[in-house]
Amino acid sequence: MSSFSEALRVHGLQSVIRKVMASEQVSADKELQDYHNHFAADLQEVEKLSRLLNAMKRGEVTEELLEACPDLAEASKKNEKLKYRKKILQGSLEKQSAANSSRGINVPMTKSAIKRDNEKAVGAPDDKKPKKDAKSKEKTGGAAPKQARKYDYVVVEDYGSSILGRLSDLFRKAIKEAFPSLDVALLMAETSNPTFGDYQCNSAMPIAAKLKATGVSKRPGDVAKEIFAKIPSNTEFLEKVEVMPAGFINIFLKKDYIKKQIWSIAKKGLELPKISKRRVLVDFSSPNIAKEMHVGHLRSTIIGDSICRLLEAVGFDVLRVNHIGDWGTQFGMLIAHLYDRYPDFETKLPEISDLQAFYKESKKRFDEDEVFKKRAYECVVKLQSYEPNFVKAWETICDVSKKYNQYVYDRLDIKIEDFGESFYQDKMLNLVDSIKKTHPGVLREDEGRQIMFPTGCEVPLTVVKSDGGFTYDTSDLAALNYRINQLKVDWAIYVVDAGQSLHLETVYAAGRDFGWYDESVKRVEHVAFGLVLGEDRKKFKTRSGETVRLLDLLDEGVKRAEKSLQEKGRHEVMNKEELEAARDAVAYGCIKYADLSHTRTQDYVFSFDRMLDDRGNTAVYLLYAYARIRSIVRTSGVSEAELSDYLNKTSVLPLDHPAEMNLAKQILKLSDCVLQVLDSLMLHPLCDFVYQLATQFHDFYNECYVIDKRGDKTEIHFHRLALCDVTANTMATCFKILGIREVSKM
Ligand SMILES: NC(=[NH2+])NCCC[C@H](N)C(=O)O
Repeated sequence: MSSFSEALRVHGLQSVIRKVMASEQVSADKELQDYHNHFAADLQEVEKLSRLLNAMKRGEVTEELLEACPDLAEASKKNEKLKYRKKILQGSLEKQSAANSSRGINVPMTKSAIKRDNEKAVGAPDDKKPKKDAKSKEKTGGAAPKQARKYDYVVVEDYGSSILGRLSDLFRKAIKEAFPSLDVALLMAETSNPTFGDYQCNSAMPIAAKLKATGVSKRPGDVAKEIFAKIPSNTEFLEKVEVMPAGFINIFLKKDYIKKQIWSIAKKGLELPKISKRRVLVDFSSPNIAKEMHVGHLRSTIIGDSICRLLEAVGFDVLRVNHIGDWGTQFGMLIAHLYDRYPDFETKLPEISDLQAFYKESKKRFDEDEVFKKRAYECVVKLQSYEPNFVKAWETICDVSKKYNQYVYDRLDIKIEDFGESFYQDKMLNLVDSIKKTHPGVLREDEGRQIMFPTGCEVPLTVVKSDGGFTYDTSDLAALNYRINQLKVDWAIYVVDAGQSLHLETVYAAGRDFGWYDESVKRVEHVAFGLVLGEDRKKFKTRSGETVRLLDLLDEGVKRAEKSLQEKGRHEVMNKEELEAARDAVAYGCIKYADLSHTRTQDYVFSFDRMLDDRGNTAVYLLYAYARIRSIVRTSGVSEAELSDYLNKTSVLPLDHPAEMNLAKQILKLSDCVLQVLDSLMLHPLCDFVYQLATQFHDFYNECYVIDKRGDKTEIHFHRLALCDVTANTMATCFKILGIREVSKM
């Protein structure tokens, strides 16, 4: 790794790298498209882009790159300042690695830094959050090796209506036939300019480059011709395929194919791609007991739930898991405090309305009162040896906390099952024993603690604390083991904030070291997300600087949604129940959609004003559009039976108007989009899809009469009614995946 990126990493600036890499993806796609559209005129621009990409890949900071990326320029400045600090740190690190070199272990951290990082939640009574720990790890130490993404993990059995899926199969086969010895990734893309067709195959350029590397010189245009020659001329969906001199292959779809597909969806319903059934576990939400869920947990809840919905929709066997922080020495002080404040807790569930305050009070006592502190420690010992009274006290605190969380889940339609850290207590004991037996020497003594350095990791996991207790690291190790070896999951997804990336990657590396899973067979991955910021772009807080209570946040959303419906006069046309349903759908839908429509890995600014704007890319805009389409069908006077009668009598929908055809093509892209989201676990392309669909519908409705009233003559265009129906059903499918409640009246 270059010294530049190393310095960035050491000083916790990975997020900048991530941003740069994210924009690299976009630029890379765009580069190809732009090259095609303007390749003669804009060759210089293309060369510049390519230089920028190469510089990014190499981790080199060129003047040009700094100019193009203000974020990077800023980071580079900071980096200069931090270099000095790094030098000092390095001095002490060198001493440390010398001490460990006899075992071949690379330790880039001071012992005190290690201690600071690992004495945490499951063990420590000192209110250290795992999140903080993970962050400080990132700031002070190195990285865990990332495992390679397995893009072919999801085995698609049936593409549903995915055109890209079918085209990809066709072109993959053609390339294999034309160039049997080459192994190249297929590049297929939608075109934005219809003169170049509907889709494009851009594989000829990388193939030509590969051939060149093996000493064969062939122009991309000629490579493209050879691929073209292997494409069958009589497919049911290809109208025309043309080869551009630069090597791009333009693909035009048969209009009849599209008309037939839409008819089939209208008649039989929408079919999403189907995958081979596999078991996947999604670890999401996962708040900590006695501390209220915060907006970070809200993000995890929303994103995790939507990922589950997507996986369920295509046929996975999904386990929705809440890895709640319900274990550890902090329970000592909470139990001791519960005994004092609510002595009758055993017979009556205490009304602790503000659990956060209860936590703070007990923490204050723990810090200031030595007698209380001693009692708290005794409580932990009694709890961990499962003394009934203490288990009851612990359960009481958990119940109060879970009851609160359940309000949030109910309001947001979230289904999730608890497998908290406490679930792993006996498993942690067994795990440590078995590691010692099967991997002797892996756990090493460090100031009384037992730590391990998984392969390639520079920051250790603390497996046993000096007082014999376990940590957040231990419970995550036990959870990973349990998930893979007991629950037999094929895919484990951890929806956790990006700050915990190092912690999770280190745990995964340990799992691979222990031989729990083979990366080519199972996929274990951290689905990271950025922070929630306030409109001032600082950490999201109340005006008085407190953590925002999620229930207050949801209430505020409901209040604002109600106001906006009132302002539109909806109360005059809807009854009370309809109004309430619309209000809740808008409020919760907007909060979810605002989160999901942003690039997951980036920070996002929480703004009620923006998320409730009915003219933008928001849930409220979509919900209005959806209700409008449903009402067109409802008020047409055509019954379901009449419509299905019409569909039975035909086998294509005559979608001859360009606006009809555009809308139809967009509908058919849903399956492609679902496959894309399945691969990246980024939900925003699905939001973009449904938004685009709503705007295409708008264009269609502006240009085409569904019900044509001229004088006293009324003509009903049945195929357009069917198209309305298909559009609304497609939107409803997206809403379902995004967790947005649909309402047919708004
Ligand atoms: N397996 C996991 N570590 N899941 C995420 C747990 C999140 C943790 N309870 C927190 O609030 O930060």
